[in-house]
Amino acid sequence: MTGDPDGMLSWDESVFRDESVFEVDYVPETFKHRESQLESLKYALRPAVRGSRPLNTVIRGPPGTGKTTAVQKLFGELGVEAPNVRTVRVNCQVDSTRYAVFSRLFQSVFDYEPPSSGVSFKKLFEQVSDRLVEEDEVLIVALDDVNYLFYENEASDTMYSLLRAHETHAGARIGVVVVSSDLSLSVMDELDSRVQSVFRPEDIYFPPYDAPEIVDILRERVERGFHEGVLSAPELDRVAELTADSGDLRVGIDLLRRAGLNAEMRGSRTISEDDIEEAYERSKYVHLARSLRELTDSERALVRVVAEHGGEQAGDVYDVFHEETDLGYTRYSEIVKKLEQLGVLETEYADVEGRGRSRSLSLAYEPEAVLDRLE
Ligand SMILES: Nc1ncnc2c1ncn2[C@@H]1O[C@H](COP(=O)(O)OP(=O)(O)OP(=O)(O)O)[C@@H](O)[C@H]1O
Repeated sequence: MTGDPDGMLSWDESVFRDESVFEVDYVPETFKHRESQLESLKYALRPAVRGSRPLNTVIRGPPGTGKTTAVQKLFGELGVEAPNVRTVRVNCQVDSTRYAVFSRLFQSVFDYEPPSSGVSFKKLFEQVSDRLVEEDEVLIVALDDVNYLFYENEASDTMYSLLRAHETHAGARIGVVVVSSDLSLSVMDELDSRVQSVFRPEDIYFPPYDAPEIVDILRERVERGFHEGVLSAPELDRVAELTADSGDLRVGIDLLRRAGLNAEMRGSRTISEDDIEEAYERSKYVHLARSLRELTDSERALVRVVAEHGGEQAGDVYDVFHEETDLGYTRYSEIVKKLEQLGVLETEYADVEGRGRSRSLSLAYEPEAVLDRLE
Protein backbone atom coordinates (compact mmCIF):
# COMPACT_ATOMS: atom_id res chain seq x y z
CA MET A 1 0.00 0.00 0.00
CA THR A 2 1.09 3.52 -0.66
CA GLY A 3 -0.03 6.70 0.90
CA ASP A 4 -0.08 8.49 4.09
CA PRO A 5 2.99 8.08 6.26
CA ASP A 6 1.02 8.36 9.52
CA GLY A 7 -0.45 4.91 8.92
CA MET A 8 -3.99 6.06 8.14
CA LEU A 9 -6.05 4.59 5.33
CA SER A 10 -7.43 6.82 2.66
CA TRP A 11 -10.97 6.29 1.38
CA ASP A 12 -10.09 4.03 -1.52
CA GLU A 13 -7.66 1.87 0.43
CA SER A 14 -8.25 -1.34 2.30
CA VAL A 15 -6.26 -3.58 4.60
CA PHE A 16 -7.60 -6.50 2.55
CA ARG A 17 -5.86 -7.79 -0.52
CA ASP A 18 -8.56 -10.48 -0.96
CA GLU A 19 -11.31 -10.62 1.68
CA SER A 20 -12.82 -13.80 0.17
CA VAL A 21 -10.09 -15.98 1.69
CA PHE A 22 -11.78 -15.41 5.06
CA GLU A 23 -15.19 -16.64 3.86
CA VAL A 24 -16.53 -19.87 5.36
CA ASP A 25 -16.75 -21.70 2.06
CA TYR A 26 -13.28 -20.79 0.81
CA VAL A 27 -11.33 -23.96 0.02
CA PRO A 28 -7.65 -23.27 0.83
CA GLU A 29 -5.01 -23.83 -1.86
CA THR A 30 -2.65 -25.55 0.51
CA PHE A 31 -3.72 -27.90 3.23
CA LYS A 32 -0.94 -28.34 5.73
CA HIS A 33 -0.65 -30.67 8.72
CA ARG A 34 -3.17 -33.16 7.40
CA GLU A 35 -0.85 -35.26 5.24
CA SER A 36 -1.37 -38.55 7.06
CA GLN A 37 -5.17 -38.14 7.19
CA LEU A 38 -5.28 -37.37 3.47
CA GLU A 39 -3.13 -40.41 2.76
CA SER A 40 -5.45 -42.67 4.76
CA LEU A 41 -8.54 -41.32 3.07
CA LYS A 42 -6.94 -41.66 -0.33
CA TYR A 43 -6.10 -45.26 0.46
CA ALA A 44 -9.72 -45.95 1.40
CA LEU A 45 -11.13 -44.33 -1.74
CA ARG A 46 -8.58 -45.71 -4.21
CA PRO A 47 -10.52 -48.91 -5.12
CA ALA A 48 -13.23 -46.69 -6.64
CA VAL A 49 -10.79 -45.50 -9.30
CA ARG A 50 -10.37 -49.13 -10.36
CA GLY A 51 -14.14 -49.57 -10.52
CA SER A 52 -14.56 -51.34 -7.17
CA ARG A 53 -16.44 -50.34 -4.05
CA PRO A 54 -14.20 -48.12 -1.90
CA LEU A 55 -13.56 -48.88 1.76
CA ASN A 56 -16.16 -47.32 4.00
CA THR A 57 -14.66 -44.76 6.33
CA VAL A 58 -15.41 -42.86 9.51
CA ILE A 59 -13.68 -39.50 9.86
CA ARG A 60 -13.78 -38.14 13.40
CA GLY A 61 -12.45 -34.99 15.01
CA PRO A 62 -13.56 -31.83 16.81
CA PRO A 63 -15.07 -28.93 14.85
CA GLY A 64 -12.79 -26.94 12.58
CA THR A 65 -10.04 -29.52 12.20
CA GLY A 66 -10.17 -29.85 8.42
CA LYS A 67 -12.45 -32.88 7.96
CA THR A 68 -14.74 -31.29 5.39
CA THR A 69 -11.81 -29.70 3.61
CA ALA A 70 -10.07 -33.08 3.30
CA VAL A 71 -13.18 -34.57 1.71
CA GLN A 72 -13.57 -31.60 -0.63
CA LYS A 73 -9.92 -31.80 -1.70
CA LEU A 74 -10.04 -35.50 -2.56
CA PHE A 75 -13.49 -35.34 -4.13
CA GLY A 76 -12.19 -32.48 -6.26
CA GLU A 77 -9.23 -34.55 -7.40
CA LEU A 78 -11.42 -37.55 -8.19
CA GLY A 79 -13.71 -35.30 -10.23
CA VAL A 80 -10.80 -34.42 -12.48
CA GLU A 81 -8.96 -37.73 -12.57
CA ALA A 82 -11.61 -40.44 -12.29
CA PRO A 83 -14.53 -39.92 -14.67
CA ASN A 84 -16.29 -43.09 -13.51
CA VAL A 85 -16.35 -42.07 -9.88
CA ARG A 86 -19.22 -39.85 -8.76
CA THR A 87 -18.75 -38.09 -5.43
CA VAL A 88 -21.47 -36.40 -3.40
CA ARG A 89 -20.99 -34.56 -0.13
CA VAL A 90 -24.26 -34.36 1.79
CA ASN A 91 -24.50 -31.74 4.50
CA CYS A 92 -26.64 -33.59 7.06
CA GLN A 93 -27.32 -30.39 8.96
CA VAL A 94 -29.47 -29.48 5.96
CA ASP A 95 -30.48 -32.98 4.76
CA SER A 96 -31.14 -34.82 7.98
CA THR A 97 -33.38 -37.71 6.92
CA ARG A 98 -32.81 -40.77 4.77
CA TYR A 99 -35.24 -39.41 2.22
CA ALA A 100 -33.46 -36.06 2.06
CA VAL A 101 -30.07 -37.76 1.66
CA PHE A 102 -31.33 -39.86 -1.23
CA SER A 103 -33.02 -36.85 -2.83
CA ARG A 104 -29.62 -35.21 -2.79
CA LEU A 105 -28.07 -38.27 -4.44
CA PHE A 106 -30.83 -38.28 -7.04
CA GLN A 107 -30.14 -34.65 -7.77
CA SER A 108 -26.47 -35.33 -8.31
CA VAL A 109 -27.03 -38.36 -10.52
CA PHE A 110 -29.81 -36.88 -12.69
CA ASP A 111 -28.88 -33.22 -12.49
CA TYR A 112 -32.39 -32.19 -11.42
CA GLU A 113 -34.41 -32.48 -8.21
CA PRO A 114 -36.70 -35.49 -7.76
CA PRO A 115 -40.39 -34.66 -8.21
CA SER A 116 -41.68 -33.26 -4.93
CA SER A 117 -44.98 -35.13 -5.12
CA GLY A 118 -44.77 -38.37 -3.22
CA VAL A 119 -42.09 -40.47 -4.84
CA SER A 120 -41.52 -43.35 -2.44
CA PHE A 121 -38.11 -43.87 -0.92
CA LYS A 122 -37.91 -47.23 -2.62
CA LYS A 123 -38.47 -45.69 -6.05
CA LEU A 124 -35.93 -42.97 -5.41
CA PHE A 125 -33.32 -45.51 -4.35
CA GLU A 126 -34.06 -47.70 -7.34
CA GLN A 127 -33.70 -44.87 -9.82
CA VAL A 128 -30.40 -43.75 -8.34
CA SER A 129 -29.00 -47.29 -8.31
CA ASP A 130 -30.20 -48.12 -11.83
CA ARG A 131 -28.62 -45.00 -13.17
CA LEU A 132 -25.28 -45.78 -11.49
CA VAL A 133 -25.30 -49.25 -13.03
CA GLU A 134 -26.25 -47.92 -16.47
CA GLU A 135 -23.49 -45.34 -16.37
CA ASP A 136 -21.01 -47.81 -14.88
CA GLU A 137 -20.26 -45.37 -12.07
CA VAL A 138 -19.01 -45.93 -8.54
CA LEU A 139 -20.67 -43.58 -6.06
CA ILE A 140 -18.92 -42.21 -2.98
CA VAL A 141 -21.23 -40.51 -0.50
CA ALA A 142 -19.83 -38.34 2.28
CA LEU A 143 -22.32 -37.86 5.08
CA ASP A 144 -20.90 -34.66 6.50
CA ASP A 145 -21.90 -33.70 10.06
CA VAL A 146 -23.54 -37.10 10.37
CA ASN A 147 -24.51 -36.34 13.99
CA TYR A 148 -27.59 -34.57 12.59
CA LEU A 149 -28.83 -37.88 11.18
CA PHE A 150 -28.48 -39.37 14.64
CA TYR A 151 -30.40 -36.49 16.25
CA GLU A 152 -33.31 -37.24 13.94
CA ASN A 153 -32.96 -40.98 14.46
CA GLU A 154 -32.34 -41.50 10.75
CA ALA A 155 -28.71 -42.63 10.77
CA SER A 156 -29.19 -46.39 10.90
CA ASP A 157 -31.77 -46.51 8.11
CA THR A 158 -29.71 -44.26 5.88
CA MET A 159 -26.51 -46.19 6.44
CA TYR A 160 -28.21 -49.54 6.05
CA SER A 161 -29.64 -48.62 2.66
CA LEU A 162 -26.33 -47.26 1.42
CA LEU A 163 -24.23 -50.12 2.73
CA ARG A 164 -26.43 -52.84 1.32
CA ALA A 165 -27.06 -51.23 -2.06
CA HIS A 166 -24.87 -53.79 -3.83
CA GLU A 167 -27.04 -56.59 -2.47
CA THR A 168 -30.42 -55.00 -3.04
CA HIS A 169 -29.56 -53.55 -6.46
CA ALA A 170 -27.28 -55.81 -8.46
CA GLY A 171 -24.23 -54.05 -9.79
CA ALA A 172 -24.60 -50.87 -7.68
CA ARG A 173 -21.34 -49.82 -6.11
CA ILE A 174 -21.53 -47.30 -3.27
CA GLY A 175 -18.98 -46.34 -0.63
CA VAL A 176 -19.71 -44.22 2.43
CA VAL A 177 -17.55 -41.66 4.21
CA VAL A 178 -19.10 -40.71 7.53
CA VAL A 179 -17.87 -37.40 8.98
CA SER A 180 -18.52 -36.73 12.65
CA SER A 181 -17.50 -33.78 14.78
CA ASP A 182 -19.38 -34.84 17.88
CA LEU A 183 -16.88 -36.87 19.85
CA SER A 184 -19.38 -37.70 22.54
CA LEU A 185 -21.15 -39.67 19.85
CA SER A 186 -19.67 -43.06 19.22
CA VAL A 187 -20.85 -43.64 15.68
CA MET A 188 -20.46 -47.40 15.81
CA ASP A 189 -22.19 -47.87 19.15
CA GLU A 190 -25.14 -45.73 18.17
CA LEU A 191 -25.89 -47.61 14.96
CA ASP A 192 -28.26 -50.50 15.33
CA SER A 193 -27.03 -54.06 15.15
CA ARG A 194 -28.10 -54.75 11.56
CA VAL A 195 -25.87 -51.85 10.45
CA GLN A 196 -23.02 -52.83 12.74
CA SER A 197 -22.91 -56.26 11.19
CA VAL A 198 -22.23 -54.85 7.70
CA PHE A 199 -20.16 -51.80 8.62
CA ARG A 200 -16.43 -52.28 9.23
CA PRO A 201 -15.07 -48.84 8.48
CA GLU A 202 -11.57 -47.43 8.29
CA ASP A 203 -11.20 -44.94 11.10
CA ILE A 204 -9.42 -41.63 10.50
CA TYR A 205 -8.92 -39.15 13.33
CA PHE A 206 -8.40 -35.41 12.90
CA PRO A 207 -6.85 -34.00 16.11
CA PRO A 208 -7.08 -30.29 16.96
CA TYR A 209 -4.23 -28.18 15.57
CA ASP A 210 -1.73 -26.91 18.13
CA ALA A 211 -0.71 -23.25 18.30
CA PRO A 212 2.40 -23.51 16.04
CA GLU A 213 0.35 -25.38 13.42
CA ILE A 214 -2.34 -22.72 13.62
CA VAL A 215 0.25 -19.97 13.08
CA ASP A 216 1.55 -21.85 10.08
CA ILE A 217 -1.90 -22.29 8.53
CA LEU A 218 -3.17 -18.80 9.32
CA ARG A 219 0.02 -17.14 8.09
CA GLU A 220 -0.84 -18.31 4.64
CA ARG A 221 -4.35 -16.85 4.86
CA VAL A 222 -2.87 -13.60 6.15
CA GLU A 223 -0.50 -13.40 3.20
CA ARG A 224 -3.28 -13.99 0.70
CA GLY A 225 -5.94 -11.97 2.47
CA PHE A 226 -4.15 -8.86 3.79
CA HIS A 227 -1.71 -6.42 2.30
CA GLU A 228 1.85 -6.67 3.49
CA GLY A 229 2.51 -5.33 6.96
CA VAL A 230 -1.13 -5.27 8.09
CA LEU A 231 -0.67 -8.00 10.69
CA SER A 232 2.60 -8.29 12.57
CA ALA A 233 4.05 -11.56 13.91
CA PRO A 234 3.16 -10.98 17.61
CA GLU A 235 -0.43 -10.16 16.60
CA LEU A 236 -0.64 -13.34 14.55
CA ASP A 237 0.64 -15.27 17.57
CA ARG A 238 -2.12 -13.77 19.66
CA VAL A 239 -4.74 -14.82 17.08
CA ALA A 240 -3.31 -18.33 17.10
CA GLU A 241 -3.38 -18.48 20.89
CA LEU A 242 -7.06 -17.50 20.99
CA THR A 243 -7.81 -19.98 18.22
CA ALA A 244 -6.00 -22.80 20.00
CA ASP A 245 -8.07 -22.09 23.15
CA SER A 246 -11.23 -22.74 21.19
CA GLY A 247 -9.68 -25.61 19.19
CA ASP A 248 -11.62 -24.53 16.08
CA LEU A 249 -9.68 -23.06 13.17
CA ARG A 250 -12.82 -21.28 12.06
CA VAL A 251 -12.50 -18.99 15.07
CA GLY A 252 -9.08 -17.85 13.83
CA ILE A 253 -10.24 -17.22 10.29
CA ASP A 254 -13.29 -15.26 11.43
CA LEU A 255 -11.12 -13.39 13.92
CA LEU A 256 -8.71 -12.27 11.21
CA ARG A 257 -11.50 -10.89 9.06
CA ARG A 258 -13.20 -9.06 11.92
CA ALA A 259 -9.91 -7.67 13.21
CA GLY A 260 -9.22 -6.38 9.68
CA LEU A 261 -12.63 -4.71 9.59
CA ASN A 262 -11.99 -3.16 13.01
CA ALA A 263 -8.69 -1.72 11.81
CA GLU A 264 -10.44 -0.26 8.77
CA MET A 265 -13.12 1.21 10.93
CA ARG A 266 -10.44 3.16 12.78
CA GLY A 267 -8.95 4.11 9.42
CA SER A 268 -5.76 2.29 10.35
CA ARG A 269 -3.57 0.34 7.96
CA THR A 270 -2.41 -2.08 10.66
CA ILE A 271 -4.27 -4.40 12.99
CA SER A 272 -3.71 -3.70 16.69
CA GLU A 273 -4.02 -6.00 19.65
CA ASP A 274 -7.25 -4.21 20.62
CA ASP A 275 -8.71 -4.91 17.17
CA ILE A 276 -8.06 -8.59 17.83
CA GLU A 277 -9.44 -8.68 21.36
CA GLU A 278 -12.57 -6.85 20.29
CA ALA A 279 -13.04 -9.18 17.32
CA TYR A 280 -12.63 -12.21 19.55
CA GLU A 281 -15.69 -11.19 21.57
CA ARG A 282 -17.71 -12.03 18.47
CA SER A 283 -15.56 -14.69 16.79
CA LYS A 284 -15.57 -16.93 19.84
CA TYR A 285 -19.21 -17.63 19.03
CA VAL A 286 -18.75 -18.95 15.48
CA HIS A 287 -19.48 -22.44 16.64
CA LEU A 288 -22.66 -21.37 18.41
CA ALA A 289 -23.79 -19.40 15.36
CA ARG A 290 -23.30 -22.48 13.21
CA SER A 291 -25.25 -24.71 15.60
CA LEU A 292 -28.16 -22.27 15.64
CA ARG A 293 -28.24 -21.67 11.92
CA GLU A 294 -30.32 -24.63 10.76
CA LEU A 295 -32.63 -25.06 13.74
CA THR A 296 -36.34 -25.55 13.10
CA ASP A 297 -38.95 -23.14 14.45
CA SER A 298 -39.82 -25.37 17.40
CA GLU A 299 -36.16 -25.84 18.29
CA ARG A 300 -35.69 -22.07 18.18
CA ALA A 301 -38.76 -21.65 20.35
CA LEU A 302 -37.24 -23.89 23.00
CA VAL A 303 -33.93 -22.05 22.92
CA ARG A 304 -35.84 -18.80 23.47
CA VAL A 305 -37.84 -20.26 26.34
CA VAL A 306 -34.69 -21.53 28.07
CA ALA A 307 -33.02 -18.14 27.53
CA GLU A 308 -35.88 -16.56 29.42
CA HIS A 309 -36.28 -19.29 32.04
CA GLY A 310 -32.70 -20.50 32.40
CA GLY A 311 -31.91 -22.58 35.45
CA GLU A 312 -35.50 -23.62 36.00
CA GLN A 313 -36.77 -27.17 36.33
CA ALA A 314 -37.19 -29.08 33.08
CA GLY A 315 -40.88 -29.60 33.86
CA ASP A 316 -41.52 -25.87 34.28
CA VAL A 317 -39.65 -25.10 31.07
CA TYR A 318 -41.84 -27.67 29.35
CA ASP A 319 -45.02 -25.97 30.55
CA VAL A 320 -43.99 -22.67 28.96
CA PHE A 321 -42.77 -24.42 25.81
CA HIS A 322 -46.01 -26.34 25.50
CA GLU A 323 -48.06 -23.21 25.93
CA GLU A 324 -46.15 -21.49 23.16
CA THR A 325 -45.88 -24.31 20.65
CA ASP A 326 -48.60 -26.79 21.56
CA LEU A 327 -46.04 -29.59 21.25
CA GLY A 328 -46.09 -32.59 23.56
CA TYR A 329 -43.57 -33.94 26.03
CA THR A 330 -42.00 -36.51 23.70
CA ARG A 331 -41.11 -33.94 21.08
CA TYR A 332 -39.92 -31.61 23.84
CA SER A 333 -37.55 -34.30 25.18
CA GLU A 334 -36.18 -35.00 21.72
CA ILE A 335 -35.45 -31.34 21.15
CA VAL A 336 -33.78 -31.01 24.56
CA LYS A 337 -31.57 -33.97 23.70
CA LYS A 338 -30.59 -32.55 20.33
CA LEU A 339 -29.80 -29.10 21.75
CA GLU A 340 -27.77 -30.72 24.49
CA GLN A 341 -25.76 -32.72 21.97
CA LEU A 342 -25.21 -29.57 19.96
CA GLY A 343 -23.75 -27.96 23.07
CA VAL A 344 -26.40 -25.23 23.16
CA LEU A 345 -28.17 -26.46 26.30
CA GLU A 346 -26.87 -27.88 29.55
CA THR A 347 -28.78 -30.01 31.99
CA GLU A 348 -27.98 -30.30 35.63
CA TYR A 349 -29.31 -32.82 38.09
CA ALA A 350 -29.97 -31.86 41.69
CA ASP A 351 -31.85 -33.12 44.69
CA VAL A 352 -34.77 -30.82 45.29
CA GLU A 353 -36.53 -30.99 48.61
CA GLY A 354 -39.87 -32.64 48.34
CA ARG A 355 -39.45 -33.40 44.64
CA GLY A 356 -36.66 -35.96 44.66
CA ARG A 357 -34.04 -35.81 41.98
CA SER A 358 -34.79 -33.29 39.33
CA ARG A 359 -33.32 -31.80 36.24
CA SER A 360 -32.78 -28.14 35.47
CA LEU A 361 -32.09 -26.65 32.06
CA SER A 362 -29.93 -23.72 31.11
CA LEU A 363 -28.08 -22.34 28.10
CA ALA A 364 -24.41 -23.22 27.70
CA TYR A 365 -23.71 -19.58 26.71
CA GLU A 366 -24.81 -16.16 27.98
CA PRO A 367 -28.46 -15.75 26.96
CA GLU A 368 -27.83 -12.47 25.10
CA ALA A 369 -25.14 -14.11 22.95
CA VAL A 370 -27.60 -16.83 22.01
CA LEU A 371 -30.60 -14.56 21.42
CA ASP A 372 -28.49 -12.22 19.28
CA ARG A 373 -27.61 -15.07 16.96
CA LEU A 374 -31.00 -16.69 16.86
CA GLU A 375 -32.59 -14.08 14.60
N1 LIG B 1 -4.88 -27.47 7.28
C1 LIG B 1 -5.62 -26.43 6.92
N2 LIG B 1 -5.12 -25.49 6.10
C2 LIG B 1 -5.86 -24.43 5.72
N3 LIG B 1 -7.13 -24.22 6.12
C3 LIG B 1 -7.70 -25.14 6.93
C4 LIG B 1 -6.98 -26.28 7.37
N4 LIG B 1 -7.79 -27.01 8.16
C5 LIG B 1 -8.95 -26.36 8.23
N5 LIG B 1 -8.91 -25.22 7.49
C6 LIG B 1 -9.97 -24.22 7.37
O1 LIG B 1 -10.68 -24.18 8.60
C7 LIG B 1 -12.09 -24.09 8.39
C8 LIG B 1 -12.76 -25.28 9.01
O2 LIG B 1 -12.33 -26.48 8.34
P1 LIG B 1 -13.32 -27.67 7.98
O3 LIG B 1 -14.67 -27.12 7.60
O4 LIG B 1 -12.65 -28.54 7.02
O5 LIG B 1 -13.41 -28.33 9.41
P2 LIG B 1 -14.28 -29.56 9.92
O6 LIG B 1 -13.36 -30.39 10.71
O7 LIG B 1 -14.99 -30.18 8.78
O8 LIG B 1 -15.31 -28.84 10.87
P3 LIG B 1 -16.79 -29.32 11.36
O9 LIG B 1 -16.62 -30.59 12.04
O10 LIG B 1 -17.22 -28.24 12.28
O11 LIG B 1 -17.63 -29.40 10.10
C9 LIG B 1 -12.29 -24.01 6.90
O12 LIG B 1 -12.47 -22.65 6.56
C10 LIG B 1 -11.00 -24.55 6.30
O13 LIG B 1 -10.70 -23.88 5.10
